[in-house]
Amino acid sequence: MEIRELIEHSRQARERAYVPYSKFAVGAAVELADGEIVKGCNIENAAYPLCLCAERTAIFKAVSEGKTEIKRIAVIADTAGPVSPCGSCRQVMAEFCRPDTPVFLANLKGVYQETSVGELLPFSFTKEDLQG
Ligand SMILES: O=c1ccn([C@H]2C[C@H](O)[C@@H](CO)O2)c(=O)[nH]1
Ligand SMILES: [Zn+2]
Repeated sequence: MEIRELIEHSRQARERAYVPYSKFAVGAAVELADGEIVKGCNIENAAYPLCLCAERTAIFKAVSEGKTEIKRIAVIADTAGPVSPCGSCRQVMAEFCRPDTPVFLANLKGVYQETSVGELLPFSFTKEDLQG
């Protein structure tokens, strides 16, 4: 799949964002190893700390359906430059992706930047650390 197509899926996912509080809509698209796309948007709550980011919505949707082979991720928002995922989403990406998993950070103007999960969260805490 073309990168632009994956980003377009994230743009479509963003349209479903539930953001009455921040008004900051974000979309994410996870491409699985078999080519399937799992989309996610951010979903807010009157109890603000419960707000869930688009990236985690998409990843949790995939994992909850047994789809754990994540190939690539795209994220989009109406930002000046490429959107930057929050720390919690970086940690969740580190749990379910490899350090070299590509992440495409985009905005609505057509600007995008390719990075990777390892680049977004170097020196991350992982399940290996739990082994002592
Ligand atoms: O990469 C990001 C950054 C922020 N948000 C959401 C969380 C909240 O709903 C709103 C404002 O922080 O944007 C995402 O979904 N992804
Ligand atoms: Zn986040």
